[in-house]
Amino acid sequence: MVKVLYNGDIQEEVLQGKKIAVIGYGSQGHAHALNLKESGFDVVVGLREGKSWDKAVEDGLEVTSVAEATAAAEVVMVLLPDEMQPKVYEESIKANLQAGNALVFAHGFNVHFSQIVPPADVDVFLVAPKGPGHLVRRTYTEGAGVPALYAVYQDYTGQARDVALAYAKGIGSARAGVLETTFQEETETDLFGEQAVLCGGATALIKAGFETLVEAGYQPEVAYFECLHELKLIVDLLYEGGLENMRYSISDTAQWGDFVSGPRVVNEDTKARMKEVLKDIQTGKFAQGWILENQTNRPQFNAINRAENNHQIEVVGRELRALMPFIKNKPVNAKKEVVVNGSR
Ligand SMILES: NC(=O)C1=CN([C@@H]2O[C@H](COP(=O)(O)OP(=O)(O)OC[C@H]3O[C@@H](n4cnc5c(N)ncnc54)[C@H](OP(=O)(O)O)[C@@H]3O)[C@@H](O)[C@H]2O)C=CC1
Ligand SMILES: CC[C@](O)(C(C)=O)C(=O)O
Ligand SMILES: [Mg+2]
Ligand SMILES: [Mg+2]
Repeated sequence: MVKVLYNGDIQEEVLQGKKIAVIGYGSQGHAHALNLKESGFDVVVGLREGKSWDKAVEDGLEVTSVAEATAAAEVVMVLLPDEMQPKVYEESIKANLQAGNALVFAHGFNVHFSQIVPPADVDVFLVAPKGPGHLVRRTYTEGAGVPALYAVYQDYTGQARDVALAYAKGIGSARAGVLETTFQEETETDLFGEQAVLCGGATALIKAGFETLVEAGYQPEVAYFECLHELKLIVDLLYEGGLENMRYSISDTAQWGDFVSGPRVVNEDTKARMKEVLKDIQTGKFAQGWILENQTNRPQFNAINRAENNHQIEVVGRELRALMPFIKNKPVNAKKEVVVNGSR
């Protein structure tokens, strides 16, 4: 088995005394900045003026422009949206990197697909948490963590691997496990996972189940609880103990239905489609489409996003969640709506 590293395997001294610039204060940015600061590291956040800037100041962090934060730091973690990174890198980061600095990413997209070409005299590595940023933060405050992958693309100083591991420990990931990969493997598996299973696969499965029930005349509220709400409770059991643990908790009737009907829905045909998705990622076709979509102000992204937000499962879900005060119901989607000339 591959070596998975935990807190006791990692020395953090190599990162102590180095200034870490966290560029961006969104999902991953706020989690990395706050976790690193609370782990005892010296953090500055690099931003443009606006909502995130105000939030980071409110959270007690040192905040400055992207250019100034980069110039002040030895380790520069780029946590801007992938599609924004090349422009901000060219305008504000590149000229402010010094020899021996570390240029760091949480996803290999821009380096792997050559949208950012780092200079030869810096370390380049990634530390990619295998979970949403808000959970990177929440689990850290609970004394736990989200596992992470690390990969070294360029080791100018000879210390890149040690600094990457110390960084992963600083954000809490070594509480859960840190393992080595390459930029190619991280990029391709991450894109595949989010498209075919975690996000695209899961939402398509949920909507198809919901629509099947509603079109057959069942109440939308019943369909919502069955196909979306309960999925979280089932996934919690999978997370805690795998398929066996989930199947231990469900009825034998459900387990038999799982065995005989699951493969009728997700089968060899589905796997063939998954292989097509993976091929488009590996050949760069997906990346090319996403880059073009952003260069043209996201016409398809915005149209699909609007339609998705008005899907009946979302309408009924909003109503039902409002009646469950223990569920945090935040209007988060507005941030995805508009892109004009590459900024949103
Ligand atoms: N989301 C996740 O959980 C995961 C993300 N990743 C990777 O982490 C990286 C960051 O993703 P994510 O956290 O989702 O990003 P977000 O979309 O949450 O990042 C938004 C942040 O970037 C800032 N920003 C956007 N444009 C600019 C700009 N031109 N200049 C300065 N700041 C800007 C925003 O500030 P403002 O308020 O001013 O707009 C905001 O603080 C990506 O590489 C992603 O693939 C990896 C693992 C999981
Ligand atoms: C699953 C989506 C993700 O890859 C993540 C949270 O890990 C992302 O890019 O946001
Ligand atoms: Mg991911
Ligand atoms: Mg991803």
